[in-house]
Amino acid sequence: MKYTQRHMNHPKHIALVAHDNKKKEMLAWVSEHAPILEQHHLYATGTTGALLEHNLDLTIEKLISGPLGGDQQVGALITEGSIDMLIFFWDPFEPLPHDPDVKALLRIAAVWNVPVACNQATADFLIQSPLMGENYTHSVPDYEHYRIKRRNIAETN
Ligand SMILES: O=C(CO)COP(=O)(O)O
Repeated sequence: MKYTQRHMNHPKHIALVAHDNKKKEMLAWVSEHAPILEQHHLYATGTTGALLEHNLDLTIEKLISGPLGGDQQVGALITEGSIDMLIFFWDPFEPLPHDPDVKALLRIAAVWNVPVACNQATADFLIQSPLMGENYTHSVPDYEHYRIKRRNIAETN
């Protein structure tokens, strides 16, 4: 079976996010991998999504722009189990007004064991992984012990 056909049979929900200084890099990366990415359901924060749709023949579910809450929207989708992979080219050189949101997104992706690529090399590894073309979903931690602890705290107060 052709590589792209395998992707078609196992579509994943992929979130694409890039800071302004990284948008060119994201556009180049998405363009290079468009034949694969178009087999999947793509989400993006507002400006990243608009840029990709404008330049490439891709359908993207656009969320709010990052500084207006887009990172938090991606985070919310992660907590409800709607995102299989996050490609987040964040800018390591510029402080941003919504840095707390950026940190929160990276944290919640770690909490829910979502595969995350923060640079192009890692994104290459993820997109070329044989797991992309399989019926693979990342395992979700149980956290029951954590819920019990929280319940106990709530009950003793
Ligand atoms: O700021 C972002 C992520 O933190 C990205 O948002 P935009 O895609 O709207 O530029």
